Amino acid sequence: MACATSSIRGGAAKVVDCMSEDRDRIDKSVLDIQKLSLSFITRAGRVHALDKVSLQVKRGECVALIGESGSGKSITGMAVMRLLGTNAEISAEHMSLAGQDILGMPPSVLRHYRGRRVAMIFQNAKAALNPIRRVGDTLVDILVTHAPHRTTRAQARKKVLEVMVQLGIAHAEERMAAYPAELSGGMCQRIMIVAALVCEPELIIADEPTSALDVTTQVKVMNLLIEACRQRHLACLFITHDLALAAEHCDRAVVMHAGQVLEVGSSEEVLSNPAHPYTRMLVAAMPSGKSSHHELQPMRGGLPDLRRNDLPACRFAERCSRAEDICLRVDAPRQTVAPFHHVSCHHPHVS
Ligand SMILES: Nc1ncnc2c1ncn2[C@@H]1O[C@H](COP(=O)(O)OP(=O)(O)OP(=O)(O)O)[C@@H](O)[C@H]1O
Repeated sequence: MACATSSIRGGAAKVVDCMSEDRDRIDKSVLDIQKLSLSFITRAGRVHALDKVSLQVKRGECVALIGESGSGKSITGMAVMRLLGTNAEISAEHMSLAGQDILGMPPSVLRHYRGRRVAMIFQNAKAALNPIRRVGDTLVDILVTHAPHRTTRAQARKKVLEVMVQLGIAHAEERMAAYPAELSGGMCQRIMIVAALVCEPELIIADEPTSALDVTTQVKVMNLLIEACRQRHLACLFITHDLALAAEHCDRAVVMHAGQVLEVGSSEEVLSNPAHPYTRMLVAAMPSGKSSHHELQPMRGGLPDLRRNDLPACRFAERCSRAEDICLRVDAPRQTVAPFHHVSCHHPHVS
């Protein structure tokens, strides 16, 4: 069965009936994205930001979305949240949460979808929290607004405290009484994790949740987040440019470059046996595992200007030492290099 394309422009959603030819894939995935394309209409022209992005996240799985700055990781997360501005044009062959079409959701459904079913954790927690409200009140507001059943503020407060204790946050009552400015960046990020978990969502999208923290706090917050997702058997899409973090904490990795997905597989397999020339370049530029900085190889070239109307079929082709004419003209075929390890490339490295 062919799948019709759903599309929306800005805030107005057009509901399009979507059938999938792969029922099994949908049944198993909490998040299922097939061929998501996205462009922004700007004064400087159309920005072709995402090109046929496909990815899945299953229940209990943590998937890392990896790529250089500007590769389209955050906007993929924002598209799933339906949080893009009115200058965004989206189309997808299929985009669903637990089988429910995301692009077709009307505003009344979206209000509960965000927060209750999908929660997003951002990089700068301090900025995300209301500065003039005690963090406890903010957490209670979230639960009262999004809880599936009518919840009083007293009930919400009890639940928030429970989650804080489960997460091992010391002096929970005191933290709740504090204003964001009175807490450290690491504690604010822990509060954001509580905010994300308190409504028991099906999917968490964490966008560089630890990159604003010092290294020691980074490890603690990361462990807390991953452990909380694992215990609750939640699906987690973890957006990062840090390959080492992805390798350590995530089950699978999805490598993006200039709005295209180039490689997908278990984190271990993708990072230890990268098949796409771009992934190899990322791994070679990664500091961990190198005994001296001389072993580090700088990234060659930069991302193409996404406003170009003549973008090559493979957007990495102009930086790639293996590229041939076909890479510029013909979409790269998706090839399986090992079980559950796929690469979109005309000339992958296969051992
Ligand atoms: N509202 C917008 N209007 C126009 N272009 C946009 C808009 N939002 C994002 N873009 C462009 O989309 C591309 C992808 O951006 P995105 O923020 O998703 O990258 P990223 O991989 O998350 O990078 P980083 O790691 O720096 O956050 C970039 O070229 C960006 O300039």
